[in-house]
Amino acid sequence: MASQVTFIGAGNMAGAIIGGMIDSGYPRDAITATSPDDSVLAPLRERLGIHTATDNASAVAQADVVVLAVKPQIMQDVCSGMRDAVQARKPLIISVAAGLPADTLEHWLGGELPVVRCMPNTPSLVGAGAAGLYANARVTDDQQRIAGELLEAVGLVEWVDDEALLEAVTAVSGSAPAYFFLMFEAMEQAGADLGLPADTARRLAMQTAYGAARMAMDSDKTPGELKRNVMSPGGTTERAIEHLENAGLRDIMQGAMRACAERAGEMADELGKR
Ligand SMILES: NC(=O)C1=CN([C@@H]2O[C@H](COP(=O)(O)OP(=O)(O)OC[C@H]3O[C@@H](n4cnc5c(N)ncnc54)[C@H](OP(=O)(O)O)[C@@H]3O)[C@@H](O)[C@H]2O)C=CC1
Ligand SMILES: O=C(O)[C@@H]1CCC=N1
Repeated sequence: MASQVTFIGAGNMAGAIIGGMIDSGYPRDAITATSPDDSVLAPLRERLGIHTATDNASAVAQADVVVLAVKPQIMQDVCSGMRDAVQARKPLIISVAAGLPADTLEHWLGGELPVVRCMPNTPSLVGAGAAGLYANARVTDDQQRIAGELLEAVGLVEWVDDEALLEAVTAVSGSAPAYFFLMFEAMEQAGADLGLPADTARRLAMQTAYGAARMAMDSDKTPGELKRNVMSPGGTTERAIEHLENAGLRDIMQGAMRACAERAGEMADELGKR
C-alpha cells in the first residue's frame, strides 16, 4: 500500500511535487496538503482530487511521510504546532526549505526523527528540477527510497552523504536557474544590439540553451568535446569562446558559486541558531 504523504504548505513547491506524483501514478487518496487558507486548498481538492486540511496537527496524525514546504522563516512556529502529533507517529520528515539544517528541524519537532533534507530548484515547477538530498542517520533504506521517488516525480535526484555538501548543491543547481536566466538577459540584449528584434533574440537564445542541454545529456561526449565540435578552426565560435576565456568566464563562475555556497552556509548557521 502507498505511504500516506502529508504536505505542510500548499504553495509552488508542494504543488509541483504533488502534480508530479499524480502524473507518475501515485494514488490521490494517499496525498494530503495543508494551508491556513482553504481558498488555496479548494483548487487542489477539486482539480487534483487530493485530501486537504487547514489544521497541520490533525493532517499529520495518519501520515507516514510529512513534507515540510513552508517558508523557512515560519518553519519553527509551524513545527511547534504539530510537534506532539509528529512525536505520536514519528513519520519520515522531508524538508524542501532552503537553509534549514536537518538537526534543527528534528529538534523543533521534538527529536529522534528520520529527516531527509532537500535542496530543490524552481524548474521542478515544470517537471525538470534538479535536487540534492541528504538523509540523517535515522532514515531507513526504505524511507530513503520513498523520499527519492517523491522528488524524482519532478526531476533529477542526487544524494549527498555529508549535509554540508547541500551548500555546493545550492551553488550548482539550487540557485543556478538564475545564472541561466541572467545569461538569457545578456544574450537578448547583445542580440538586440546586433540588430535582431529582442523577442526573436530571446527565443533563439532559450531554444539554443534547451537544445544544448538536451544534446549534452543525450551524448557520450564531454561538454568540452561538444564545444570543440561547434568550433570550426578559424571560424566564428572560436572567436567568441576566445573572448569568453580571455574575459575570465571560468573565474567568474568559480567566484559566483563560491559566494553562493558560502551564503548557504551562513544561512544554515543563522537559521539553525534560533
Ligand atoms: N531551491 C529553490 O529554488 C527553492 C526552494 N524552495 C523552498 O521550498 C519551500 C516552499 O517554497 P514555495 O513553495 O516557493 O513557497 P510558497 O509561499 O509558494 O508556499 C508556502 C505555502 O505555505 C503556506 N503556509 C503558510 N503558513 C502555513 C502554515 N502554518 N501551515 C501550512 N501552510 C502554511 C503558505 O500560505 P500563504 O501564502 O497563505 O501564507 C503558502 O501557500 C521554502 O521553504 C523554500 O525555501 C522553494 C522553491 C524553490
Ligand atoms: O536564493 C535563495 O536563497 C534560495 C535558495 C536556493 C534558491 N533560492
